[in-house]
Amino acid sequence: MTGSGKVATSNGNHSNGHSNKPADYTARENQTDEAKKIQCYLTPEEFRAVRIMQEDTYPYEVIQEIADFIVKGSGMRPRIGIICGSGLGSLADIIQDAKVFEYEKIPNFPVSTVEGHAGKLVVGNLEGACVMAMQGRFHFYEGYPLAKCSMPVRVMKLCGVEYLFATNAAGGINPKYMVGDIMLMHDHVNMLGFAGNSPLQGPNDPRFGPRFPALVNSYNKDLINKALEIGKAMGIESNMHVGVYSCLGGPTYETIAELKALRLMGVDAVGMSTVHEVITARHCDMKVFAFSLITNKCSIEYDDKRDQEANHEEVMAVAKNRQKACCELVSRLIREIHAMPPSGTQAAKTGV
Ligand SMILES: O=P(O)(O)O[C@H]1O[C@H](CO)[C@@H](O)[C@H]1O
Ligand code: HPA
Repeated sequence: MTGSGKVATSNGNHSNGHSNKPADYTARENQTDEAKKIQCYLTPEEFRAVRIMQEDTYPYEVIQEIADFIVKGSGMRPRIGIICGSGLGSLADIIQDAKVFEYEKIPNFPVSTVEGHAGKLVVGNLEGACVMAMQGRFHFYEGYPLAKCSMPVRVMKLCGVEYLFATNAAGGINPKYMVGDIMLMHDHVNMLGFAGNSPLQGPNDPRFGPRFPALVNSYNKDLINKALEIGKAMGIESNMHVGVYSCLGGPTYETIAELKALRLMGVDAVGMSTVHEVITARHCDMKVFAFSLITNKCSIEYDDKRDQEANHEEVMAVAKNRQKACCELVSRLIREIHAMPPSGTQAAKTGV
């Protein structure tokens, strides 16, 4: 596309066919050599933007630009990042003094395509802490490479975020889990990783983290314990579990044979997100807290007589029903974190 929205053909003609060069060509003499070679009439800025959209990984500088855009635009430097799962967008609605950025208006940001993911970035205050929340995440099945799905986590990091709160809607495989329960994630099985996919694939930029990051203890134990205490205080401890999440590529829900295999591997809840975000967050040394809202029970028996087919409408409806409890859990935990000194200080070294 040219800046005027017209498509340049391979011989340099515009698709209107009348001229060899677009009328505004003189304004575009400043092209990169690469752009000239393919007779493309994009300005250097447009050319760069198209390249970024096509690339799997975002250069550090581009992520820095996005972070600067958010910090300058909001006038805030968030300490906690929240990713809202399907139907859990209300986690961002409780943020006060909010500055809202639509994904389409953030330079070089992908757009949300899934129902229940509004596509907004909300920066503001929650329980006294400065937070930024993604009302809409990116999934592999939307067609985005994993690095792009979790690129916003790096944006969070460069905005100043220390803690990532990742939430999701998930199917319960553990037979003890009921619809509406909350599972605090203490580990994951990365099925996309088993298949050779990682958000860290490609050249490693050491400004984010090491080439070979360790993932044991990815889920902060102190935060899990605090969340359990909060669950007790809220009177929902019998609906709370600590378990293992697995992410599959989706968008299909799992077959019974797949669910049986996951259960054998020790998986308690299954979804199509979160793991790549956690990997990206741990790579750049963020502290991670994550939970799954169990929106459906996964049948792992062929002769199960219940009508157990998962569907997104049910997922959204359950999330809506349980949003109050999820919001309260997140708010209370953030209040506790806010009461702690920022990491890096002497006192913080002994805490989470
Ligand atoms: O993981 P989140 O984004 O909460 O969404 C979950 O819900 C959708 C399926 O209903 C899938 O996208 C699955 O991953
Ligand atoms: N499987 C995968 N993803 C999901 C499910 C499920 O059963 N429920 C909500 N997200």
